[in-house]
Amino acid sequence: MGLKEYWSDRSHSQDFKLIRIGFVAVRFRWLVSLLLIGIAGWIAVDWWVLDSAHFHLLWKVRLMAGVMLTPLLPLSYLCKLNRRWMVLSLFALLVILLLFNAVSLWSFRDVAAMPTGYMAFPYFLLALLAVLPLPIRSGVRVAVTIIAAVLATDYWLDSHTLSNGKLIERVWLLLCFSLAMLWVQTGQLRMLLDLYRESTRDPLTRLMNRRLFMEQFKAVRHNSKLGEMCSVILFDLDKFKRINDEHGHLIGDEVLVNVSTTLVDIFGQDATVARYGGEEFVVLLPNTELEQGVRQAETLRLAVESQPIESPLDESEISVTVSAGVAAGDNTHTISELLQRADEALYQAKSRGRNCVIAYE
Ligand SMILES: Nc1nc2c(ncn2[C@@H]2O[C@H](COP(=O)(O)OP(=O)(O)OP(=O)(O)O)[C@@H](O)[C@H]2O)c(=O)[nH]1
Repeated sequence: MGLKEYWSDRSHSQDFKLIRIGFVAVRFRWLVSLLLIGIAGWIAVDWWVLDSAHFHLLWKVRLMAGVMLTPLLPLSYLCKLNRRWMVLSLFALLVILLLFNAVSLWSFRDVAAMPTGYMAFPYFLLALLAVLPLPIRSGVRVAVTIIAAVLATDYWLDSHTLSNGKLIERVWLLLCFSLAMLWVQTGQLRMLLDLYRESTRDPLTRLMNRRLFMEQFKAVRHNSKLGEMCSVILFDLDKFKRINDEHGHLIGDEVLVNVSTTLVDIFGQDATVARYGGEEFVVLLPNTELEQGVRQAETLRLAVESQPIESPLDESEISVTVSAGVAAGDNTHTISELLQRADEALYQAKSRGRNCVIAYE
């Protein structure tokens, strides 16, 4: 995946997208709450440092900003459901804060030295937005919006005569803060991706774990057309306890890793293949009829059988075999129903002597 997963969310799985949006929504809510407190609390500072004319104008501007920001709090609960709501809320936040910035700077147009707090507001905004784990592309869009709005405000307030020196200084500082924001945002995204992988991947085989498998199964079900069949295959290693007992758990682990590699080789990198339990694996085949599912299971069974593991102790070959149960169904069957059927077929495969594939009919 590499840089692609940091650049945009297109390469992220649906499950991760939802988790990230949920995380962004919580941080967004905190951000809006802090801004509301900060914008209101600053009235006390203004009362202390500003003259009465500026104070009377600015507390009303602050009140307006507060009133406009408040609906973003309930909106943040909708954000976690949908990416569009998230983008809309972020855009609304930027518009309100950049308007607040423009109006407050405009109120000081007749003053020689602008108060530092107001001058620093765009940089403060860039620093605050660093708490959101946004992909680089979204972060760049946020930074460009802020830089463009700040420069437009400067141009407007300087009677369209923004001097080169002032412009370069402003752009330089905004770029530095934007880069810092992007750096922190990417770090947050990376941390989230790492945590997600740790919580959804099996540490031994690196296949997806049961939790993620169930999520993927739900998503496949959700996206499948009416009447479209999907197949589920449950694989279980035969007499695996004996391999552990005779050759040790480390060899047992090696066998599990080998079988998982064969699974990925046969079903492909993007297939929904998971470690379902100790020595049990599961494969979901969307848009696949039962016969085709059985053929694929048979391919895996033969591949595992033909690849014995070499024992490091006496270089003897440890033969490994799997049994499989296959079930197929359309949207009228629940996920647990399909898994239950595959499990029953697997049970039959075990009772019929193992190293075979049985379909649930
Ligand atoms: N090495 C190793 N063994 C594991 C792991 N997870 C589960 N096991 C072992 O897998 C074995 C499963 O044994 P059983 O459920 O009796 O099944 P089996 O011996 O494969 O027999 P059948 O399934 O009936 O063919 C147990 O001995 C577990 O300790 C693991 O991560 N590594």
